[in-house]
Amino acid sequence: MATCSSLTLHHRCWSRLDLPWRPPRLMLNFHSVSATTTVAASYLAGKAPFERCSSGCIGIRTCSRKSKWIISHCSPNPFVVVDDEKYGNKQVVSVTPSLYEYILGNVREPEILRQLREETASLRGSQMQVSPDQAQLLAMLVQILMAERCIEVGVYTGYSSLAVALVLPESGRLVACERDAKALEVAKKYYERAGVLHKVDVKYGLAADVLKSLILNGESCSYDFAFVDAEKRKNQEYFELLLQLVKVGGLIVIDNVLWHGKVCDPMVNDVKTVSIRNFNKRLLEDKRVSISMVPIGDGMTICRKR
Ligand SMILES: C[S@@+](CC[C@H](N)C(=O)[O-])C[C@H]1O[C@@H](n2cnc3c(N)ncnc32)[C@H](O)[C@@H]1O
Repeated sequence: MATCSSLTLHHRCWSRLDLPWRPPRLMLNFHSVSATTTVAASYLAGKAPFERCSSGCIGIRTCSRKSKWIISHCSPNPFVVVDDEKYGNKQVVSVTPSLYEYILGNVREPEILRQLREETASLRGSQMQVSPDQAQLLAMLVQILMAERCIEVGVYTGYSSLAVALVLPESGRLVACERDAKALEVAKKYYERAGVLHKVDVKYGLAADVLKSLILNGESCSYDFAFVDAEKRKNQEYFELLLQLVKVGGLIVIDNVLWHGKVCDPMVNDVKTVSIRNFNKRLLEDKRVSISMVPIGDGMTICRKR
């Protein structure tokens, strides 16, 4: 039994635990950047079956046969072992800061995107832009599809939309929806610098209104790719409108589907988390699309229209 004075677990890992026991909410101290949860051990000492393995990892022993989650926090090869009965002892990589740094070191980020990311870093809301590995995946999906017509819902300063516009052919078009005029100015500056302004149709206003106007304009079933990254509570509405706008075989990608891990924590029930959780559940049951939930960035679900 651990007797040290404090234990630190990634909130993401914490949320994955299927324990009969949980610390009270008040004991959790969330740090926005690292999403790390520090739990006072004075509470833990008497209540949780914590152990340190020989390599110094924090493990959690549970009495229930069903709860076989193991958190390997400090190990250089951190992983989660999922329930062996259901998943065959599968070892799943849990992304630590050093592993994430390694992943980012393996991203080919175009120079213009790096400049935009760095300029955005000093602005309010900079944490909203997708990560370089996410942007690279979006660009690759667009290339695989050989997409010509794309839509982005939630542009901010343009990082993800620029990644898409850069790989569109000269004849390609990206409808970029954003309600923040100031953020759009930054985005337009970078579209111009990157020489892709002619491919981007900037729509300043509420995204749902823009999508409805595209439908009224007879553009249903004419888009290849859409990326949704705006108001989380409106995901279902955006999805329904985009499903009309994309072709069969086209993709709709939705960001933040893991919502910093809160979606799997039954103790978190704020409006945004519940709406993302419900949206994910509806998608799982939605036979109109094939889906793949990808744990990249804050989680993206790729939907292919059937
Ligand atoms: C998460 S950020 C988008 C980040 C962007 N995809 C990137 O990678 O840089 C969300 C953006 O959606 C915009 N937004 C939120 N609700 C909106 C709405 N109803 N219509 C249009 N834009 C909206 C916000 O102003 C914000 O800039």
